[in-house]
Amino acid sequence: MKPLRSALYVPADKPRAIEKARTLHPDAIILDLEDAVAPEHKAQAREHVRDALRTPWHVPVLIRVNGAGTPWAQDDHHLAHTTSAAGIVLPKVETPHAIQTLGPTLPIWAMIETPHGVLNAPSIAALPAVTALLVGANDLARALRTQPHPDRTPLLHALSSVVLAARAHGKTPLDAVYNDIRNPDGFQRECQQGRALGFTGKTIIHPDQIHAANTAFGVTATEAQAAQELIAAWEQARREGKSVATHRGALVEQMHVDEAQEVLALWGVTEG
Ligand SMILES: CC(C)(COP(=O)(O)OP(=O)(O)OC[C@H]1O[C@@H](n2cnc3c(N)ncnc32)[C@H](O)[C@@H]1OP(=O)(O)O)[C@@H](O)C(=O)NCCC(=O)NCCSC(=O)C[C@H](O)C(=O)O
Ligand SMILES: [Mg+2]
Repeated sequence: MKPLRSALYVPADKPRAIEKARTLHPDAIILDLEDAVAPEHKAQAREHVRDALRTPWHVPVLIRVNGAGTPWAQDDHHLAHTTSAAGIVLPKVETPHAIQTLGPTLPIWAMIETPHGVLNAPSIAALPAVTALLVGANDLARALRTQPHPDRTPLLHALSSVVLAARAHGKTPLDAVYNDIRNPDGFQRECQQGRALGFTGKTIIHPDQIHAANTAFGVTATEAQAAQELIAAWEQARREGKSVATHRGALVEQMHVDEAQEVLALWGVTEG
């Protein structure tokens, strides 16, 4: 079990940022060739990615390629398939066909950031090559003509649709980036909301967001202890021949035990 609490976008045209990323501890890194890189820097950025992937990394490194129909897409895909990239982050995926035509041989993290993408999220998530769905809230908000809102109310339907599609097919749902990099309180609130909505983790854009995302989507010592106690209460009830248990005044059934075991597994790989 590998946690995916945080996935850091690193602009591929910034060698200093790539170098810095080696010293950081998100759960995954996305070297971005798309929106973070101006057209005149695309070719140079590809060379930086190739150089960066010549030596091993401590976390999976994926490449966000430019979208189909752009002049850069073909070279980006060639790059991804001739380096040690762990996968491809595919922007603005609108249909399963957009992925099937690639004949993917690397894991695909599909970005859902258009109205069609949201509507087709279940069939996109169903593809075997797709291992994660990522929300692109900037593009989505623009396409939907929603207004910014501190609680993301206008985007809630789309956010939950992505979680629903990913979870239905056993894929990882990753929440959108938070643009206001100098607002740690707002970032923490949005992480907590993302976790409450069912996301596994968050895509992030700055080193300062890593710890908060790992904390918000990780397991606290208190949560781990509560999980252990719940399992102990269940085991005691089962020894007594009961089908269900109560713990701290609440009903405990098998699904709560399964959930507690997941919490302990995540605790084990992140803190153990
Ligand atoms: C947002 C930034 C442009 C801010 O950069 P900067 O002003 O340089 O920040 P700092 O001075 O605070 O940086 C401090 C040090 O940290 C390094 N740094 C900064 N960001 C990153 C990063 N993402 N990865 C690795 N290292 C980073 C700086 O180099 C400084 O290092 P040092 O020299 O040692 O002090 C910048 O953070 C940035 O470019 N972020 C990523 C932007 C990006 O990738 N955008 C595209 C992905 S998000 C997206 O597209 C959304 C989606 O598609 C949607 O639709 O929503
Ligand atoms: Mg986008």
